[in-house]
Parts: sequence; structure tokens; C-alpha cells
Amino acid sequence: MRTYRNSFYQTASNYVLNLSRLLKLEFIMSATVFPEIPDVQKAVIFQRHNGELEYKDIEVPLPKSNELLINVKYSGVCHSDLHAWKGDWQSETKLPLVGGHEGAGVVVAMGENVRGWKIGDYAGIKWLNSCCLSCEQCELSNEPSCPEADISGYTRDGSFQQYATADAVQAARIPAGTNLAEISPVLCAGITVYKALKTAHLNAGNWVVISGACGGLGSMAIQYAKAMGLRIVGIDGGFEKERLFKELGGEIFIDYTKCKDIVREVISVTHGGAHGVINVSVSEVAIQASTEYCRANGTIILVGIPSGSKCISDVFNHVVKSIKIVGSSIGNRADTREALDFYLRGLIRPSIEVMGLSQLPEIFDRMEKGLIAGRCVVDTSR
Ligand SMILES: NC(=O)c1ccc[n+]([C@@H]2O[C@H](COP(=O)([O-])OP(=O)(O)OC[C@H]3O[C@@H](n4cnc5c(N)ncnc54)[C@H](O)[C@@H]3O)[C@@H](O)[C@H]2O)c1
Ligand SMILES: [Zn+2]
Ligand SMILES: [Zn+2]
Repeated sequence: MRTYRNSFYQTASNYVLNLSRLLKLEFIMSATVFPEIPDVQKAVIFQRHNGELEYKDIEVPLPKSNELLINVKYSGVCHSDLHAWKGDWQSETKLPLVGGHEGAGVVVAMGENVRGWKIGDYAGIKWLNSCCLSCEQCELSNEPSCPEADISGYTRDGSFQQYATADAVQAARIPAGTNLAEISPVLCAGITVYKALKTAHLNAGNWVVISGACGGLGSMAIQYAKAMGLRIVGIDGGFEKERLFKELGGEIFIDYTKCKDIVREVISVTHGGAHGVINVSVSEVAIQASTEYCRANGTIILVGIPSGSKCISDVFNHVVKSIKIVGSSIGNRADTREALDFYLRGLIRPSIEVMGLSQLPEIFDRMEKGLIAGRCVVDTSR
């Protein structure tokens, strides 16, 4: 045990001691068992883009004064983790990097300035690990657009390790007793599609097309859309995806690997085009098609980020149909609370496949080939 750890214990012990004195409950001290934190832990780390995903022992990180140290139990694997490993986006990542940003676990230590959390609380690690809270974007609650945003599994180490740090203000609050494996994909996929659907300003009964419907984000979007009373067309490829789409309550499935004319098909089944489109595929072609099958005055939301892609909209079509094309990046703290609430009230249930953290290379390989229906979640204990 390192000496610095004693200072966390000290802080926590003092807190409990003061509380117990205040409440005249001296027995609390003896009843409080602090978790033992090891010096090293298992993680998946890569030194360079496309390099080996090493499953090995690394040091347990230290929380800064504003941070929680979270014992990550489960972490969802998002396609953004694959982008980060490949390094195929314009913005640079930290290297070497521990990826992951859908981490769900238990608070085991915290910095001295943290308020409102206690050891043993369940907490979630999100893509937006921290932001400045004082710039114009933060002031307007557009926290994901903060120029100072620090990103889990991208600009700092994320949740593909057993212990990870998170800013206490941005960390997601998860009620005690929650199924941590199941809730983990809500921490990115759920928040993102929930916010995207809100941004589309749709009404119950409207047609929403989810392009990339049965991957991690899409499978959550189907369920949020259903809970919002929307009618759902899903576009994805293969029998397994179609089966999941129907199981989750989708109405019309279009298989992009078989359909000869996606634009015509969407316009036909929706009797005039989609009122809203949530683009969560990693395909420029699919995004392009959405500008054509969107209904007049409808809204196209861009969420998926295929590397180096453009969304080209025909100006005549764009103007005459008065369509809107809007980007949407994750969500703020209110979106987080609301998206989690849908899960906690049983309105959505992530479709997950649990694998070991050591199997991350296999998960990336299947994801690249589009072979994952729903979300893979890694168990950090194996
Ligand atoms: N904007 C944000 O805040 C945000 C947040 C999270 C993830 N993302 C991005 O969203 C994208 C999707 O992430 P994911 O984790 O859901 O990925 P995923 O791999 O789980 O799902 C993508 C799905 O798209 C399907 N697909 C591929 N080509 C298609 C096509 N031509 N038409 C229709 N479907 C097609 C695949 O079969 C797969 O089911 C990634 O680019 C990721 O980086 C963005
Ligand atoms: Zn993500
Ligand atoms: Zn800011």
C-alpha cells in the first residue's frame, strides 16, 4: 500500500469521524470498511494507433483533488473506442492510451475537494470526463462543446482498466443496486441517442429513421424512440440485426445489404419521407442517402462519424424541402440524468453481450466487420 493512499483513507476517515461525532454515533467508525486499493491493476493499453492492444498490469491512477477513483466493474465498448485506437479522426488522442468511456463501477477514493459523493457510491465514467464549466458553451449548458473538454479514453485514460479517475462534477450518478453491466452502455450510447432524438424535435406518431439501427447506439435509439411514441424504420444489415430490431419493438426494417434503392424504400414506407433521421452508422453513403429520404421540414441528425467523410446536401432539395441537418455530440449533465432515468424506470434495456476485458481485440475485430448486434460490454475482472 502506498503512503498517498493513506491520505485518502485519512480524508474519508476524518469525514466519517466528524459525521459520527456530529450524530453522536461513535459506532459508525468501526462499522465502516474501506476498500483495499491495489498498486497495480489490469488494463488494455496501446502505445500507438493500430498497435497491439496489450492486456497487462499498469499502475492504479491517483485521483486529483476534484476527482473520484472508481473501481470499474463493467465498460461498454463504443465504436468511438475503435476510432481512437485506429486514430482515424482529425483530433489527436493521448498516447499511450487506455480507451473506454462507458465505465460503471464503485467509488473507492476521492480527492479532498470532492463534495456530494461517498465511498461505495455507484458512479459512471462518460466520454465527457470534465469540462471547464465557465466558458460560453459551458455557461449555455453545451458542455460537450467546451474547448477545455477532457475526454475519457481519448485525451485521458478511460474505463478499459479496473480503476479509473473521473471528475466528480461530470461523473454519472448511478443508484445503489443497479445492474452495472446493463447500465454501462447508457453512459455514452444512451445519452448520445437520447440527446439526438431530443434535438430532432419530433412528435409522437412521427416517423424516425435510425440508420445503423442495430449497433450499440442504434439498438438504444430504437428503445428511446419507442418510449417517445415515435414510429421506427431501422436500416442495418443481416438477419441477426433484423431479429434484434423486431425484438426491441422496431416497425419496419430495411436491410441495406439487400435493398436496391434505400431512398425510394424509405419514402414509400413512411408515405413521404422521415420526419427525423438519426444517423448512427459509420457510413458516408448512408448519411448521404438520409439527405434525400428526409421529409419536407424534417430534421437529419448526424451522430456517427465515419473518418474523413462529408455530408453533401443538394442545395435545391435542401431549400425547397426546408430540411435541417444538425450535428449532435453526446449530452450534458441534464441529458445524462434524463437518459439514465429512462433505464432506471424500465423504459429501455440495453441489449448486451458480456465478454472479458482481455477479449477487447476480438470485440474491435467484430465491430469493424459490423458483426455486433447491440453492445459488447467488458467485465474488467477477466
Ligand atoms: N456524436 C456522438 O456524440 C457519438 C457518440 C458515440 C458514438 N458516436 C459514433 O457513432 C458511430 C456508431 O457507434 P456505435 O458504437 O453504435 O457503432 P456500431 O459499430 O455498434 O454500430 C454501427 C452500425 O451501423 C451499421 N451499418 C454499417 N453500414 C451501414 C449502412 N450503410 N447503413 C446502415 N447501417 C450500417 C453496422 O452494421 C452497425 O450495426 C461511430 O462513428 C461512433 O464513433 C458518436
Ligand atoms: Zn461512445
Ligand atoms: Zn467550458
